[in-house]
Parts: sequence; structure tokens; C-alpha cells
Amino acid sequence: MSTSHSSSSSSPHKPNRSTPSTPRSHLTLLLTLSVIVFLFSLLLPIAGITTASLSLSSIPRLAHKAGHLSLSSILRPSRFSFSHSATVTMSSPKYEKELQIAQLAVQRASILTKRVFHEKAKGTVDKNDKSPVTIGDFGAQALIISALQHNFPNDAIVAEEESAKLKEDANLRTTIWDLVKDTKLEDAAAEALLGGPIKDVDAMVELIDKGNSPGGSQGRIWAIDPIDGTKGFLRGGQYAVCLALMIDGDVKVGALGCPNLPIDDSARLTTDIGANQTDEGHGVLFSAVQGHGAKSRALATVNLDAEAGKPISMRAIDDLTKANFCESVEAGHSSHGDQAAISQKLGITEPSVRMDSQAKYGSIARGAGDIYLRLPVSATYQEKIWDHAAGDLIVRESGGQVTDIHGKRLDFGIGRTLANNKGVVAAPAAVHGKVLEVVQEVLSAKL
Ligand SMILES: Nc1ncnc2c1ncn2[C@@H]1O[C@H](COP(=O)(O)O)[C@@H](OP(=O)(O)O)[C@H]1O
Ligand SMILES: [Mg+2]
Repeated sequence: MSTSHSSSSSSPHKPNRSTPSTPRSHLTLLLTLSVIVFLFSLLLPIAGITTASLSLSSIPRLAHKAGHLSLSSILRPSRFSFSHSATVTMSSPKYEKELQIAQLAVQRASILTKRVFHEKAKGTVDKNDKSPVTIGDFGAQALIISALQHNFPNDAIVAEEESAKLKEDANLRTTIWDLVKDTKLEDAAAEALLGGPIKDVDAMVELIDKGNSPGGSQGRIWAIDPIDGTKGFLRGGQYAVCLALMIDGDVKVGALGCPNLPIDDSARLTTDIGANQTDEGHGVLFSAVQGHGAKSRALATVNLDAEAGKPISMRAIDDLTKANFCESVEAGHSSHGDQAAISQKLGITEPSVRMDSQAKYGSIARGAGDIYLRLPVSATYQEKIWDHAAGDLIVRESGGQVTDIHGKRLDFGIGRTLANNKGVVAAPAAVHGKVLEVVQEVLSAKL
């Protein structure tokens, strides 16, 4: 390609724009195109196989997938391709504006969730009352959608909450509006970037319903989970404000606000992380852009210094018996029994760290933990894209691999759920194959 660009404009072989091209130039063009297509056809299966560090059983499946890809899907980045920064940095767009808005929107929404979290912690709300999380969820979703609509009015949005409940409950609506209307970033310039405050309570309700896209494999779609880990939020443990941009079903940008995680990336996970936590002196914002790595920074309330985020990476594991496992607190979300059996088979003696939300993805991405397993409890439950999109990218951009229990990459391009996947296996790329093998051994009776 560079040769043809560098040839002088006076070259006798270069077709002039104003003169018809010669048969000879057609032939050269055809030959060049054939070489490019041939090279792609050689590279694709290699990319498919290195993609996953998967078990042998998954190779025929990948080859099958590769065989069905069209030329156009080869030329645009495939959602089945391995996207760790080392492999695609050169060609990947940086999505600078999307990243900046995503991070600021998550920061602003986290201010609101933290206010609600504090109210709850003060004990003014009954322990069994779920309304704090409802208020936080709706408020955070409205603020994030408002920022997205202001900056990217044509993008579709898949968000967890819909406003039906609000429309019939005037008290709830007013409580949420009182919070939303005074939640803003401390930095006026950053607040202006997000479009400033929402106009009124009706505009807020309308914004909440803009998150009703069916999702899919085409175009720009944002996935929002305003409070992931609602159970963690209520018990005073971990929760996350989650936002990801998918383009043609492939996650390009992810941001995760985790108000109750330690700021320090080097703090290893401890078993008490899932309960009795505080955001005082805590809070981390993870982010990633496909092909450009993942970063973390303190979750602040101001504008972002573009250079301030620190690159993060997973911990290298030489000895799997020393690896640190994380799993859901809720046994109904991921099977604790299967996880214990997998740990035992791998020779891991430490108990799993239990914590709610995508804070698990962020924690393993920065090496605070190592492996996150989500082992299906129900045969029919379909994981939601907003529960995984940001975390999946952040882990893969930190040197990890994320698949389901069958070794398939999570497919965000088929709608609001991960209907093509079952469970999650997230681990450093070098050991993912081994972990998957043991997961499949233990679950084989159910697969
Ligand atoms: N039976 C089930 N299996 C797996 N995940 C489930 C589930 N029922 C609900 N979930 C999802 O699990 C998420 C929390 O994950 P975790 O257990 O890792 O904290 C919930 O998100 P919300 O808390 O946003 O509702 C919810 O979407
Ligand atoms: Mg969730």
C-alpha cells in the first residue's frame, strides 16, 4: 500500500484522475486486491485460534465460525477477534470523546448513588426496604442517558430500568427528581460537557425510557446498568455504575464506577470486601478502549485529566494453586458449590472472595484478584448485556480472556441478553484455557 502512495505523481504507471485508466493498471489493481484477500484468508484462522486460548474442543467451533465470515466482516474488526491491546493498537480508533463522556457520566451518576448509599447507611431507611436502590437506579440511569443524548443523540441505548413504575408513583418520582436535579459534577466545564441539568421531572421520566433499544448487531448502542449489584448496594457491600459502547455488537469503550472499592490498585482482595464497606477514602473508575488497554483512576467529582488514569493489567500467574477466585455473593446468580469443586480440582486452598457486581471484573483486571467465574444455576436464565459489557472489555484489555463456560466469547450483538452464552469464565489469557478445562470437567454433567 505504502509503495503505491509513495510513487511519484509523474510516474508513467500511475493512472491520472483525469484520464481513463489503462487495462494494465486494472490488472495491477486486481493483482493487489487478490494478494490482500489471500493474506486475510491466511490470517483469519490464525486469529481465530489464538483468540481464545481455548480448549481443543472449541477449535472446530471457531473454524466453523471463520468459515462463515463474509469479506466485509473480515475487513471490519470481528467481534470474535482477540482484542488485547497488543494485537490491535495500530488500527483501533481511540474513541476519545466517547471515553471522556462515558467516564464523566459514570462519575456524575456515582455522586447520586453515593448520596443514596449514605442516606441508607445512616439507618433512616428500613433494612428490608428496597426503595433506596430503586431511587438510585432510576436517578443514575436518567443522568447517564441525559449525558449520552446530549453528546450522541443518534446512538441507541439499552438500559436496565423502564419508567412504568415511576409513572404510577408520584412520591417516588418526586423523591428521585429532588436528587437528580441537584446532582452535578463540581467542575462547571465538565458539567457543561454532559449538557448540564435535566430540564424538569417530565424530561427525566422521558429520558429513562430512552434506554429501551432492543440491542443487536448493528450500529452504535450503549449498555447501561445504573446500579449493578443491587444486593451489594443494599447490604453495604460492592456495587458498580456501568456503561459500555458497542459498535456492530463489539464492545469498544467501557467504564465502571466502583464507589466502594479501594483506590489502590495493588490492594489484594480480602474476603470482607463484599459487606460493610464504605465509600469514604474509596472509589475507583475503571475504563478501557478496545485496542488501547485499560486504566483505573480515583473516582472523582471533577473533570478528567486525560493523562491521569493509570494503565492496569492482570496479575501473571505462575502457579494456579495460588490464584485468587471471585464469585457472586448471591448463590442464585452463580453456583457456589460448583466453584468450590473447581477450586479444589485446581488445588486452590484459599476460599473464593464473594462480592457483588462488575466490581469483580475490575478487581481481576487490576490484579487485585485473578479469576472470576459465573457458573449457571438455572438452565433458562439469560445473562443481561449491561451486567457484562464494560467488564468484559476491561478484563480483555488488561491481558485477560473472557468466555462463557463453553469457551465462546460473550456475544453482545444479539439483543438485550447474552442468549448465545452460558455463564462466564474470566481469567488471565495464559491460564484461561486450563481454567476452562477444569470448569468443563466439573460442569460436564450439566453441559
Ligand atoms: N438467576 C440469575 N443468574 C445470574 N445472574 C442473575 C440472576 N438473577 C439476576 N441476575 C443478575 O445478576 C446481577 C448481579 O450480579 P452479581 O451476582 O455478580 O452481583 C444482577 O444485576 P443487578 O444487581 O443490576 O440487578 C442481575 O441482573
Ligand atoms: Mg446488573
